Amino acid sequence: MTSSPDFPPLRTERLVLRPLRLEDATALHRLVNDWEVAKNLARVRYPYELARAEEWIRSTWAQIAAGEAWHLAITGEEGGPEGQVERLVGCVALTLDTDRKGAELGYWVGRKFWGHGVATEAAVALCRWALETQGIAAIRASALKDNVRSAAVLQRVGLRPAGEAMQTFLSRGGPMPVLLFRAEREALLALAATEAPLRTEKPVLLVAAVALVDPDGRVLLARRPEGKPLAGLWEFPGGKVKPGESPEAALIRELKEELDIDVSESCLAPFTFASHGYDAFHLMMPLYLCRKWGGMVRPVEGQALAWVKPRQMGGYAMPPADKPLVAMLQDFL
Ligand SMILES: Nc1nc2c([nH]c(=O)n2[C@H]2C[C@H](O)[C@@H](COP(=O)(O)OP(=O)(O)OP(=O)(O)O)O2)c(=O)[nH]1
Repeated sequence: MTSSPDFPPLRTERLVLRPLRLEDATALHRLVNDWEVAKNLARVRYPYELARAEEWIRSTWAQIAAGEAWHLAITGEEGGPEGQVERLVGCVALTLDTDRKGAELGYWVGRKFWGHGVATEAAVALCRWALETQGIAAIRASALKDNVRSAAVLQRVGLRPAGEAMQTFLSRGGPMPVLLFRAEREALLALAATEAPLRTEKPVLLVAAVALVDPDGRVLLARRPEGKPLAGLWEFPGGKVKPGESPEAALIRELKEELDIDVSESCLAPFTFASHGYDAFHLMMPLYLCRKWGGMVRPVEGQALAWVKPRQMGGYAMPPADKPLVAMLQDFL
């Protein structure tokens, strides 16, 4: 195969699991050519040469196409100067037994991403996908006897101790004692039923925005700066709601950061909301009305600002999600 196979990415709360790409080779090599990672892997040589990464990535495509094994990149998004950037975090894999009745689970996570539950989140998603689509009867895995962290991950995934064995570790150059883990299909499905369903559709992005209305009935629009998605379009001030934050608190924070004004929660009146499917996410954006704030509006981030009568908003190019909001403001104000 010459290109990455067609496999719809699996999405979890924080991660996207997708087939590896040749462009992943450098990041993959950097993460796995680390003794602390490689020493726990049975099928990885150490040192691990960069040339092996590309060769291996191609082999994973053939296996996915044949429906024999799914080695997927675990990726996450990280904020950077150019907006959200995809980062390779590790890999997760399920390999079918030759009789296709069972499958073996494997994974590794780059050292700097340890301690955040990434392996568990990725392994749960892949196992659940395989149970739903491949009709397998059981999943098993092994972990080096002294790899306490991995044993804990396997237990969280729902696998249970199933004895001990010796297994050849390429990274160690010989056989090593391992703990075996296993779970039947029914046990894993029962566990899955008690948890949130696996999401394969787009993630929902919660953004809070406000129509600041001045005494003349004009509404403040801000121009999205260069370098951000939808750059150059005029929008209602606001921004993403962070985990654990209420939309009102997010808005109060964003208005201070972007416009240097102080707004109290009691002055934010819920008005309407936008619900719009962009390519990469589904935007859910409550829009508040606010007529009272402290301080003078100032473009802290150098963004262009405009006070606009709702009737004149048609002259300002806005994100597609905002169109119905403009119509409602025109009716209301
Ligand atoms: N603030 C705001 N965002 C909007 C509007 N319409 C619309 O589609 N959006 C979208 C654009 C972005 O994808 C998302 C807002 O994200 P953002 O990148 O501005 O959020 P933020 O201020 O937290 O920015 P950052 O820290 O990630 O750079 O919502 C709108 O009227 N106001």
